[in-house]
Amino acid sequence: MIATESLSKRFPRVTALDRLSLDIGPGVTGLVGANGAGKSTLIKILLGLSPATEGTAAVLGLDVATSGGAIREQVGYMPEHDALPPDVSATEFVVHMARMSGLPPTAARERTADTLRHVGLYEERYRPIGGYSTGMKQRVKLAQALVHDPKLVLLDEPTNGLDPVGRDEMLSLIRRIYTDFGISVLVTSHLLGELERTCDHVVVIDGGTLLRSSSTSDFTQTTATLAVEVTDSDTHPDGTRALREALTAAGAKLHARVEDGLPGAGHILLVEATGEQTYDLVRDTVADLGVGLVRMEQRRHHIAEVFRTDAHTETDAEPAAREPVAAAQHAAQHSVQHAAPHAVQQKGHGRDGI
Ligand SMILES: Nc1ncnc2c1ncn2[C@@H]1O[C@H](COP(=O)(O)OP(=O)(O)OP(=O)(O)O)[C@@H](O)[C@H]1O
Repeated sequence: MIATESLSKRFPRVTALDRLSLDIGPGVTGLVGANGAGKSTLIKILLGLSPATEGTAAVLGLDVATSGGAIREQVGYMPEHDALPPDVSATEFVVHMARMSGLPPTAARERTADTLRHVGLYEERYRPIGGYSTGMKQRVKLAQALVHDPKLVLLDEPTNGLDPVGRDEMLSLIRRIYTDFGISVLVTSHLLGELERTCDHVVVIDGGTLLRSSSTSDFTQTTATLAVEVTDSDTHPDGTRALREALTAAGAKLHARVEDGLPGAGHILLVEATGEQTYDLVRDTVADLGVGLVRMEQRRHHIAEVFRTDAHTETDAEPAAREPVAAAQHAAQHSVQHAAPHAVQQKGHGRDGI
């Protein structure tokens, strides 16, 4: 669907993409990176809207440098920011966008009705967009990306500004774009966890370079980590330490990395989970020690937090200076293997998870 080879984009002061080589197949692919990682820049190049400085890119086998128009005929685009006209209804706007994509009037109206129904805006379709909530505006943006029945859609931060329920609804809508209609999706986010729930494949970029590209199952298999927090007791005045020693003695693998700047920092053990038995081992060990279990949850990380936390630990462990990009890459490769985003499973009780 998408292939780039040594793709670079340099602005006068910033290198937004740095020799990025990617190969993305059909399905739902997540493009994850912190703010400024280069996600929007990549999308604009793929649409033929912005020229690359170096390297090549092809979308659906078409060269972005020479076939921008043909690419945009077959690809839908949902931009990050909205520039929706407030005084027209969703129907008027989406019909207009369908007409701009070349659909005849009747087909444009029919496709608009179908698409607005699909994104859950059918009831509200005649109200002016200016009165819509953020979630409804995001759905209008999604509808206009889908209305011309593209083969691929590029969605730039579609969950931006949504509350947790809105995010979940948007993510399941995105999933259904592929499962119900066979339209492949490239979706960006700075939240690794939400893309892992939705995507078949995840690509991580930072500073315009590729950190990792792998199937979601590979990702989650290697990233299962349990965060465990316990109370102290009279017998074990340092409950965390007692649990660390008992789990290590029982053969569990604990990560040296500590949590910074989060509730319970310094009291959270990160245990590598090899399956359900790890949950049982932690539960039984906590019970044997007679300390209280505050939380036991599968780890979900904000991608930027992953980089920051590991970069910090690395400084302690490896004082040798690194090039910034190499350090970030090392940190991410290391952390991505250890951070565990997937669905949070809370088996403990007490305080909220992080
Ligand atoms: N037109 C431009 N002129 C100069 N610098 C730019 C331009 N567009 C993007 N950049 C810079 O390129 C880098 C990558 O930006 P980009 O918007 O692609 O990141 P992003 O991953 O999409 O992040 P965000 O989610 O914050 O938009 C940033 O440092 C940004 O400031």
